[in-house]
Parts: sequence; C-alpha cells; structure tokens
Amino acid sequence: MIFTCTLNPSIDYILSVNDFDYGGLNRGTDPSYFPGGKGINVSRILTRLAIPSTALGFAGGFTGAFIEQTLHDEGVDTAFIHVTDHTRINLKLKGEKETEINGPGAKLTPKAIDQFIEQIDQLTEDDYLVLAGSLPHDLPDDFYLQMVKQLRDKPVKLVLDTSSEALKKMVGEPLFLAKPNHHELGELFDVEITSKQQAIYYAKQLHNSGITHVIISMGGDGAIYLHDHTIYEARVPKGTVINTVGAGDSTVAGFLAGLSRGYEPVDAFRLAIASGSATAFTKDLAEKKAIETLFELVTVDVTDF
Ligand SMILES: Nc1ncnc2c1ncn2[C@@H]1O[C@H](COP(=O)(O)OP(=O)(O)OP(=O)(O)O)[C@@H](O)[C@H]1O
Ligand SMILES: O=P(O)(O)OC[C@@]1(O)O[C@H](CO)[C@@H](O)[C@@H]1O
Repeated sequence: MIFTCTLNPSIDYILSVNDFDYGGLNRGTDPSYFPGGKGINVSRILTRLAIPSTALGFAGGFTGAFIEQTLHDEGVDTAFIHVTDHTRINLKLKGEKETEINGPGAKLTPKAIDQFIEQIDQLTEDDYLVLAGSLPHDLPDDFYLQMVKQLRDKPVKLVLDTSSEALKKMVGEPLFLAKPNHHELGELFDVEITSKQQAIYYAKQLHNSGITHVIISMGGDGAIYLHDHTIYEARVPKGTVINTVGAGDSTVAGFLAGLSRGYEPVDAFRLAIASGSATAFTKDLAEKKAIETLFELVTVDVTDF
C-alpha cells in the first residue's frame, strides 16, 4: 500500500488577479478551492490513475473537514489525525506571474503527534511512505529524519519530496525515491545548476549516497532520472502552462503509479513526466485521460554509466 504523509495540508485557494497592486485593493476572479499539500496531491493523482493509497497527516477545523470530505468524494482514502486548530489555507494568485502565500499550519498537541507516530509504526516492508511538504511549527526540523530512523528496522520504501534543507538532513539514509527540482539539487550542493549535464553530475552523487531512484525535474526544460547505472533523460511535452502548483507532486505520483502497474523504470519515468506536465497544463491536478495522452508523447534517451 502507498501511504502519503502530509503533515501540513492546506486548502489551496486559487484566484486570478490582473495587475496585482501590493498594498491596494485587488479584486480576484475565477476562484477555486482544492484540497492541497504535497502528499495529498500525490494521493489525488494516484486515485485518478486507479492506484490505491491512504493519505496521512493532521487535519482540523472547518478547513480540515473540507479537505477530508473532498478527498472522500474523489475516492481518496484518508486516515488523518484530527486536531482542533484549523488546517491552513494557501493562497495561489494567478496573474502575469504565479504568487503563492502559504500559511504556517495548524497547531498540534503532543497527543496528536504521539498518535501519528504510533500510526507510522504500523507500516510494513510492503508499504511505500511518501514524505512531502513543509512541517507544522510544532514539529522539530528533523522530524522527517526521526521518522526515517523510526522505520529503519522495517524496510518501508521511503519517498521524499521536501525542501533541500530537509533532504540535506536525509542524505546517507536509504531512501527509495527523491525528486528534487534542479534548484533544490543545486541548494543541496551549494551550486547553481544551469544544465542537464550539471544536474546529472550532482544527481549521481545523490544516487551514490543511497537513494535508489533519483528524479531531477527541471520544469519545462525536461527531467533526468538515475537508477541502477542508467541515466534517463526526458523531454517534456509542449503545451500551454496554466498552473504549475502540484506539478512536482504529480511527477512523484506518476512514477509510483508506473511502478505499481509493473512498468519498467523507463516507462514509470515517462508516466511521471506525463503526470507532471498534464498538471502544468490544467487548473487543478491532471485527469487520467490527459495523463495517458501525454504518456504516448514523452520520449526518453537512455545511457549507461
Ligand atoms: N513549462 C512546462 N512545460 C511542460 N511541463 C512542465 C512545465 N513546467 C513543469 N512541467 C512538468 O511538471 C514537472 C515538475 O515540474 P518542476 O520541475 O517545476 O517541479 P517542482 O518545482 O517540484 O514543481 P512544483 O511547482 O510542484 O513545486 C516537470 O517534470 C514537467 O513534467
Ligand atoms: O508549504 P509547503 O508544505 O512546502 O507546500 C504546500 C503547497 O504549496 O504544496 C503543494 C504543491 O506542491 C500545494 O498543494 C500546497 O499549497
């Protein structure tokens, strides 16, 4: 079973604003509300691709209730720990540029944190656990690392999609998959990455540190994937970018869905790219049909190293 963990979920409130005036009264149009947070996005895409998963994390207040209800309506299984504080609302402004304002997240009680730790303890070696997104303030900076250590004795397949800071703490741990974008990869090694060749160089170092599958996304410039002495380089399909929020999460979901379908790594990677791009080309996360259509268009170059 795939478990996604969103410790800090959100309602993503998407609003179009023309000529945004900082400090002035702006009137938005075309509002939408989606259950958000990185792990939740992974679960939503998995569900659309008919791969079961359970979304874990903390949810509370009227916002948490909205997230849970919407996910259930979409057929996403959840097992959130309930808290009394409200889950955050993240504002995503669409104008000439995308501006995001992400809230700090709900307060957690020690009891809720203990309940979550007990829940994670039930996972077995047959499970995947996707650790994605920021941490609420009540959790220590190294909470993901603590979870990884907690799970060391049972080889749960750990997938990490967080900031470069969180990833840095995790280098050397036996992770199944990490998907930083090229900026995050650069931050990890304190360099600016401007080419695929450079991305491959640093991705190899990440792979050698014990991460079985390393995907580096580079927005519209393609993506690279390293696994088992093979480098896969993908071109992304062309299209009109509408909303990149959740594109990276969709990439992770597409890859896991490909593996769950029994695809070879190259095709799991193609499904990852198709899922990321299909989300970039639509307002909400991608639908299955769009993903399957793009899947046919993604081409990958394969070389050994
Ligand atoms: N301009 C684009 N054209 C086509 N596909 C794109 C574009 N931008 C992003 N994508 C798709 O989305 C995937 C993830 O994009 P990106 O590298 O921006 O990840 P990220 O920074 O983790 O994303 P997020 O915005 O979710 O944080 C890419 O691999 C690609 O498939
Ligand atoms: O504040 P975090 O946890 O880093 O990111 C949260 C978030 O921006 O990530 C998702 C897109 O990847 C959105 O659904 C959500 O609003």
